[in-house]
Amino acid sequence: MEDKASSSGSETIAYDEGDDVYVSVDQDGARVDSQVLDYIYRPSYEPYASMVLYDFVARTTKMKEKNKEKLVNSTQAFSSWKHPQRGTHRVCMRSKPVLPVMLGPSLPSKKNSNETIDAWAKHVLALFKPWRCVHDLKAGGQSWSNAYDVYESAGLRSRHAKIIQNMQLLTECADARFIHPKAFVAPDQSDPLETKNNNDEEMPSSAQDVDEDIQQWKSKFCSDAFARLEDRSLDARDYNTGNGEEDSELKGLVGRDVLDALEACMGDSLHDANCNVEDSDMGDGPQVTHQDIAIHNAIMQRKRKRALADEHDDFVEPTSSRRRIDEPFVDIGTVPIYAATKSSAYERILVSIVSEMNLENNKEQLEAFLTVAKHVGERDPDQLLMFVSGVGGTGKSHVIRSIVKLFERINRRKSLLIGAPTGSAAILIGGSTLHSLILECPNADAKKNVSKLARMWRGVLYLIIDEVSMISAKFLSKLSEALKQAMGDNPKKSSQIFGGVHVVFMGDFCQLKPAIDKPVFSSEIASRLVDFTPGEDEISALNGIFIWRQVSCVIELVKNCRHAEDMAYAEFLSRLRIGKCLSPNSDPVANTDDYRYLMSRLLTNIRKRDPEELKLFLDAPFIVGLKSLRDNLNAKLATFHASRLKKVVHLYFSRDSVKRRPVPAGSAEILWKMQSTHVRDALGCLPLFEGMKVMVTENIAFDSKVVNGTEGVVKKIVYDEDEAGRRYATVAYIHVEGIGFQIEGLEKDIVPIFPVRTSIPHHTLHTIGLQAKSFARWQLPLVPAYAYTDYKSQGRTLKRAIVDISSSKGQGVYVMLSRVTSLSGLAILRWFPPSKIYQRPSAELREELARLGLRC
Ligand SMILES: Nc1ncnc2c1ncn2[C@@H]1O[C@H](COP(=O)(O)OP(=O)(O)OP(=O)(O)O)[C@@H](O)[C@H]1O
Repeated sequence: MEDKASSSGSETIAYDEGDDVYVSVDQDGARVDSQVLDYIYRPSYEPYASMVLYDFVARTTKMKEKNKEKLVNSTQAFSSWKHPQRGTHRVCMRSKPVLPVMLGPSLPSKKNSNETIDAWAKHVLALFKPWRCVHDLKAGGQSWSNAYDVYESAGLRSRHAKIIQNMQLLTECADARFIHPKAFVAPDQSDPLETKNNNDEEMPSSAQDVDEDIQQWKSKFCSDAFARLEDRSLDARDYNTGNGEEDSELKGLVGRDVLDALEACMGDSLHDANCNVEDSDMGDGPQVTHQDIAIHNAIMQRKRKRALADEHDDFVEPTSSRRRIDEPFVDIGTVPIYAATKSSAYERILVSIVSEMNLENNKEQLEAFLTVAKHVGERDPDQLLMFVSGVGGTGKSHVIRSIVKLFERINRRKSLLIGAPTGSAAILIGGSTLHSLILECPNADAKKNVSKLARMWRGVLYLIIDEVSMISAKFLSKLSEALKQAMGDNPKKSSQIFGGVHVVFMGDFCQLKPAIDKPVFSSEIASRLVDFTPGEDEISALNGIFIWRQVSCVIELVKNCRHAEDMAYAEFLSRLRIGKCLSPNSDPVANTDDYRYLMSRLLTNIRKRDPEELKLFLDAPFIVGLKSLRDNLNAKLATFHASRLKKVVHLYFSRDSVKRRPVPAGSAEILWKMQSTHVRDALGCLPLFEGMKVMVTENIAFDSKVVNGTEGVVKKIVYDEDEAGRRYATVAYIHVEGIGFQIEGLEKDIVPIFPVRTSIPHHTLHTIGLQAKSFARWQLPLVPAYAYTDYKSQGRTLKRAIVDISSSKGQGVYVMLSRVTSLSGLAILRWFPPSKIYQRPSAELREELARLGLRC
């Protein structure tokens, strides 16, 4: 390789016209490019003149210039006519830098020998020192390593020094794995599993195999989402200049256009809102393809046929919201509203609650409230098993609050317990998790403290359970059995389901299902009984299904209070919920297209229409269906918000151990990068800064409302540091709005959060040199809270949200979209296939809704 630009041909560094040229063919003909030639003859004006090769490749591109006259005097023209495109092309800055990828052999190591140090210095200087000919890089007779030393102390920029350091690290890691492969996976000598796993047949046979196995393991279970944020010192400028490498994982997930729109939403690139945006109202990312349209049409055709067949079955507006499975419990319609109770004092209480909670204006809410109130007032001994159903926003939580008020006003608050399957759902209604209400612990073998359970339930007559759709049949059975146990000293009660406690279920089966087990209306288990003998779990699930069928009083709330300000959106949501979204095919007269209606809210389309509107979403949470996307968005957003607050993002590492011993260094670094899905949200490297929004991932203190799903803001972090400068948090002080307590010495509403231990099972740890089936992790139970999953969003009312329909599954689409109060509060992260909104609820769900007499 000869330096053509240098008059001296003795030193060879960079360029041979025969190498490194790219041929591209477009409508203007064929073009031969060489990035090195472009660099050597880069414009003589700033910012190009003093640019190093690495940045030139990352930040600039070449464009054809038709106006020849303009080009002659342009500050972006190539500096010499020796460049073949001096008269046709100009150099310009990319709107977003790219990550230069080095082709060919890897950089030599700086450490191995004098020879390699010289080779290393030559490569590094060529990449990170501005040059046009070899003499710019070193003086004649000077060694490359000396030239590098001089440049390092005089002119090397800290950003470049960091990149060089990372490149060196990469080379060393590759070398180390090659030289010491066995050491890397050396089994623990005292490990009883050693003999078995040290078997040569089971161990990879060569360094390369080991390396490949580890790489495969990493690509399967690890992510760089947070690890790459290490000690980011961020001001807005750093953020804006962009770091292509940081977003590569997110870009892979959502695409460049979406990232651009996101950044525009964060306010940093509104100036180029009109560039890079395709002129299409169908938005960014994968555009609607012919295949999508074909699928969509097929779906609509099937729907049309079904609609014709089902015409007579169509939903008829009920005259009363009440459905009866068995005998009516009470017929509110025939009883004057407050005549159900005799006591005038009690009546007055009811009247005041009805008025305070504005229940008169909502017939169904009133009916639900009075059904419970009448049961309480009459001390009715018959067990109340009632279901209040209602789509998101119809006021189920509102009814719960009204019932709680009733128990408070009659001084019977202790006889009512409120529970929900998740911590965040429980907090929203001022309750507890159902698991904690029955002392159910994660360790299945642990013995239940029955006397404590009995104490907890002594005097409890009513239980309200919210978000019933998330409860599994198996758990419902467990709950009933636990309450029977709790009532053990009362033979009559302990023989009844739920120990005779009156239960009011609230929820919407069209929202999220239990994460793992079958829902309470599952028909699948029963149908499989023909082929197999049920195990303990199936029997328990069948029992749960049977118990659910005992619910005899059903009330459906129909008036949507959350979306009252945008009735068109409310109507769209009711269609979406039952899989009856409209398309031009389904109603050619009205020509309504729900898909197009939603597409108008794509981030890229909002940006194109009105870039200013995007700014309204600056602090809106992201709701997504996948944890990998959640983590990548959180990394990006944490970085951005840190830059807004002029803070530094630091990583706080977990302390990991295997069989009570710290995990050895090589393996620890891999474990720290494990994806959140594989470590139960106990992050190996947790990014934090003061002022950061975080979400608690454990139920820490129910009384103080610090539970899984609670959001707060980091106020202070106390930590230890190891010799490598890694931080390990010992406590984080979090501000949780409105929890209303004060610990001595701390400000109001500040809670200290300490690291907790999470046991993480994993069957292939041996691949990364750990002879165990699980490891233990000590880490703060926190994750960034700029983006969260649909499961964490259920039950929330938000003014604005950015949702990702594309990553949602099943009913998740409906849950996400029904969080906001109007269409204008909604932004959609990226394109999604039409099938996401045209899907119908499953057959078993439709059957259950029909059985209960609910809208379907
Ligand atoms: N009768 C009412 N009068 C005034 N506001 C109401 C009434 N009912 C409900 N709301 C308001 O409407 C909004 C939605 O109600 P709520 O959160 O109770 O709905 P939900 O059915 O529990 O929703 P989700 O299923 O999503 O949890 C809340 O802001 C609530 O205060």
